[in-house]
Amino acid sequence: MTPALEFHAVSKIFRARGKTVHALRNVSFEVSEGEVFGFVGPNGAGKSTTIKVMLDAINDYEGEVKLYGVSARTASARKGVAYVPESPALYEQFTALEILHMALDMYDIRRPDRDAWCMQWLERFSVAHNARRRVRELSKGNVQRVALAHALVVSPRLLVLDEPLSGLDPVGRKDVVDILSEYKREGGAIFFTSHVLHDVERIADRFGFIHQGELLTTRSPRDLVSERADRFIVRYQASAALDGAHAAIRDGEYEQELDEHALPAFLTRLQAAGGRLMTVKPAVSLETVFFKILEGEQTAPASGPR
Ligand SMILES: Nc1ncnc2c1ncn2[C@@H]1O[C@H](COP(=O)(O)OP(=O)(O)OP(=O)(O)O)[C@@H](O)[C@H]1O
Repeated sequence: MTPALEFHAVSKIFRARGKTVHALRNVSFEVSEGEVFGFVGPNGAGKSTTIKVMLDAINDYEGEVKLYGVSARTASARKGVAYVPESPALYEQFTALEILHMALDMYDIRRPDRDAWCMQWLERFSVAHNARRRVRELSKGNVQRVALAHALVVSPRLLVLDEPLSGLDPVGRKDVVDILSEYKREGGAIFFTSHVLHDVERIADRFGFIHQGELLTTRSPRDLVSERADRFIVRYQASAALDGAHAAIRDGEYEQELDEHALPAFLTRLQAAGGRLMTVKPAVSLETVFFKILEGEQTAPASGPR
């Protein structure tokens, strides 16, 4: 199957005021159809440059980029590709509903149920009550929701999202993650950037870690689980801390980090003491793994698995 997105040895240098910045260094990766690929990296890592290259907003780069097998330098390659920037700039004088209509016009999509279809997307992002309000009257979070609805209303085959969850409250983040999961189940591919690792973790099939323009590694959640599987944080309820030394979260609730091998014996003791297990989580977060990768790269700059 042709990948939704391919980067082959892409390098981009910016030259400004006598300074040279290697924004991308020999970056290669692929995103399959129906795959969610999270591109993670700190500020200035090269995430936005990567998006600009794939959308041909930057075209003076080395290497090759393809969208569904067609060079990204060709306008037709972007057919069926929808993009939502971090701070979407929608036409302020238009209403939310008009913004969605514009998307259908731009993609030349004619539907007899045009109004109902657009309203359905506004409803899915919980902004239908704002359908007839102008963009300039909407809050930042609601503009973000309208922008996401504007991207999905055209049924794209690839969705490119720059920090899709920034600016959204917890309910908004959950809504967006649910909608994106559904879009993925229906076969859509997603490339998104993030430095909010918790949210990334929930929807990505794979993560690419970029730092100083270099794609350090790509990892699947399964790889990350195996990297994180040796230590766990156990939270439980009991009348007293089980080993006397566990950290009390609140009255009758405790937390302890345990080695994988110590877990079964701990659970037996907890049951015997009449305690109740609440959660068992890997002790190392994705964020910690990311920093470990960075550290490893800085001490031994050998290339890791791509
Ligand atoms: N137009 C430009 N001219 C000069 N340098 C640029 C330009 N655009 C980006 N850069 C530099 O390229 C590097 C990568 O920038 P990029 O915006 O891709 O990072 P990012 O990962 O998206 O960062 P952030 O998370 O802060 O948005 C940075 O060092 C940035 O300063």
